Amino acid sequence: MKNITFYGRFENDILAGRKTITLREASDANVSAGDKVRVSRYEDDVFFCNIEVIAVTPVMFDNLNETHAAQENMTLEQLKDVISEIYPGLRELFMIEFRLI
Ligand SMILES: CC(=O)Nc1cc[nH]c(=O)n1
Repeated sequence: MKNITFYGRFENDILAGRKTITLREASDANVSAGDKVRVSRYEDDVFFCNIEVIAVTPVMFDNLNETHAAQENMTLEQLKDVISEIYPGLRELFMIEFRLI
């Protein structure tokens, strides 16, 4: 099974179903619709759930909108700040939509 990591600060939102997408750079988006993926924390690699990928869609940073923000359980300003911090200067992102399994 493939693995993906999330920062620990996102764990509770994922487990509660409040965060249903993740925005990644291309090298971190090597999953496809239907993949079942093991999820662990980036900081310590502790497993915390499995997800199924619903879709993988390219999205430009400048086209991020309120829907993306809601799917990340953030405001749009928060989302842009978070993505800019994780991927400084990156314009082309990939949105991975997922559900808990
Ligand atoms: C570890 C890591 O890169 N985590 C990320 C990156 C972008 N979005 C996200 O939800 N988690």
